[in-house]
Amino acid sequence: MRNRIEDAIKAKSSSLRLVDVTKKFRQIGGSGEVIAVDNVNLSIESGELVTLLGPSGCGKTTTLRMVAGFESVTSGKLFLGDEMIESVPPNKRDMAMMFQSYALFPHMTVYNNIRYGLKIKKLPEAEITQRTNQIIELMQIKGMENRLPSQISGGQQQRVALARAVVIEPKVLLFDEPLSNLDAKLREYMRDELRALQKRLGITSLYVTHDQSEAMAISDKVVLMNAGRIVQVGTPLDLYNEPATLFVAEFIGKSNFLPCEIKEKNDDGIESVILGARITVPSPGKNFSFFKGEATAVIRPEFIRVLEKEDGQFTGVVRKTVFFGNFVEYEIEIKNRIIKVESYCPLEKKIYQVEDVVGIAVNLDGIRLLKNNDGEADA
Ligand SMILES: Nc1ncnc2c1ncn2[C@@H]1O[C@H](COP(=O)(O)OP(=O)(O)OP(=O)(O)O)[C@@H](O)[C@H]1O
Repeated sequence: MRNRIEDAIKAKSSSLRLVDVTKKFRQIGGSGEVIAVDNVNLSIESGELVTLLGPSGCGKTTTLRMVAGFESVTSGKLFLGDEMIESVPPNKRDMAMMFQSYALFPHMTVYNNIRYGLKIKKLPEAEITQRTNQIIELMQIKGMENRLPSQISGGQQQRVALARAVVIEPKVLLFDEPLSNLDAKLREYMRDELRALQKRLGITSLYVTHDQSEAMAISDKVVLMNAGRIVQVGTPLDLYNEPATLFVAEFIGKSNFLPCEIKEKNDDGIESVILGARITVPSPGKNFSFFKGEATAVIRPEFIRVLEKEDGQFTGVVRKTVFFGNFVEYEIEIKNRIIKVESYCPLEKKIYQVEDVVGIAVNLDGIRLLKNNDGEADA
């Protein structure tokens, strides 16, 4: 059964828009500037969970901190619904932020930690108690209200931090690497719990992580950043299946990057030569526009099969075999190049060994053709 606070949060949840947002920092001791965030445009619909993902220093945290109001915007605009907020102070933005360190007050009980934000807002005592109790029930923290943060587990602290963030009924929830202090198993569990709660509450969320599998698992949309700029925005599936640049293909999941010569276009697809074999690529990618000449064929390891040597488009020699139970990872040499293959359900098949000469069959639908110089590949 839904309680009042769930409906209140859903009703308040708001869209968020960043328009031409740039942040420059002056370098300490020098006259130069760092462009931490470079002309970012982004729309987050009400109720969506959008993740900023990218390598260290790409501007994720700075973007999040500008949205929160902890960092000023050098230029550009921020909209919360229709309201322009870049000059609104952080405590008036109606947002809540969760940090990796939880930031719970160590000397306060769980109960008082959760009601703290409501007391600051000077809400009537009866409403504070009602909302606190409802969130405690919703987040399943009943029974630990009188403990100090040090007397509960990391996962429980995480839940308390989340309860404290949502009890104020924010319009947007901001997450700064909230799970990075947890061990791998708990991290996965909390990730799923957090996503389930976010969906249930329908609360607009902006989430920062450098962990691509976390981003894929939790997000409606992923924003991949590099050097202060957005490289691609899409659903996790889109980013995985339709990388717009080599940087995206390299950052998200594993790939083989094979040199390729694009010859021509015909009704069946793009005629190309990959590792000396003439191959028609039927679906070179949503982001592909035809060009002739050198390119890179991107192929995920799970789109390649290892077969008896007379089958497939290529012949190769097995250089490494690692058995993981549910799949076998191979490294196979074809024309002086090592390609990676992930072969699933190996128990029903033969496991090839080092020095075996094998056939290689590429699922042609899984080949994507990308430009070599997309300006991002070397970043
Ligand atoms: N207060 C500051 N003064 C000067 N430069 C800064 C400041 N904060 C961030 N930067 C620089 O801005 C760039 C973006 O930093 P930011 O922390 O946003 O990256 P990030 O993607 O969150 O990285 P990480 O994953 O390592 O946290 C970096 O080059 C960083 O060194």
